[in-house]
Amino acid sequence: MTTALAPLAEPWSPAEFEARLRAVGEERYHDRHPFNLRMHSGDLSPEELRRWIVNRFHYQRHIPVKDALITAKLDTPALRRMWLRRIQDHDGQQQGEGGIERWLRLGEAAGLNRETLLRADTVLPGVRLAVEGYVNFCRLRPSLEAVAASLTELAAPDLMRTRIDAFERHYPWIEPHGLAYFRSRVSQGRRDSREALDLVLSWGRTRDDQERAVAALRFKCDVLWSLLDAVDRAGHREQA
Ligand SMILES: O=C(O)c1cc(C(=O)O)c2c(n1)C(=O)C(=O)c1cc(C(=O)O)[nH]c1-2
Repeated sequence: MTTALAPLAEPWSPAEFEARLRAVGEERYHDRHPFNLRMHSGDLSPEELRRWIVNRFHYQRHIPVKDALITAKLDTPALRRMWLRRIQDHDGQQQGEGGIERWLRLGEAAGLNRETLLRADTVLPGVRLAVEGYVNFCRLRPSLEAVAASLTELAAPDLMRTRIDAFERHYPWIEPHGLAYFRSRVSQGRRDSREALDLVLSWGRTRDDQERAVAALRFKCDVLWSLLDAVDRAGHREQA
């Protein structure tokens, strides 16, 4: 007896593939999370905002680690150069520069000292798991999926602008120079997501590849959502 194999699904056109990737961000990006909505409407207490800064720093400091894991999977000098620039954006060319340093200054502008952020002993368990999930995903999955996971950044520049406005309007106790991190990410995020989108569109040729790329992006949205769930819930626990 012969078993009929299901016919392979046709690949989506590049335009449809791109539309499906963008739709994931529109439906599931963390800008819709209740904690982010409260942040934008000015409802967070200083304590809640500081808790977010400390926990979100844990994500931040692992971004160059996952980018190093991705770089190791890329097989041409041009691709590695492109991805290495992301590590340099975060780690800087020398001490005192780069995105991680700017995030530490955001913490200081909000009244936290940098040792508290660097010690990481108040990072919530759910945040540790979410961040480790993302780093391990990039360690273990092929480059197509690891790069596709970074495409949450398609939506990040708009979120940065909303966040800058919200901080200026509602949280004037945070010194304005602390917002430099978000300002730098508007153009970096736009460039990074454009480059990553071009790679994913050119690598994702079969329907199977395309579906795995979309699933990777959904997973990444879940990582960011879980991180905020943990930060949000820590407040309920304190009130209980
Ligand atoms: O604060 C945010 O809402 C936010 C979100 C994201 C994101 O969408 O993954 C990133 C960043 N910030 C960010 O600052 C950043 O450097 C970054 C790198 C990446 C990535 O997956 O490669 N996402 C993000």
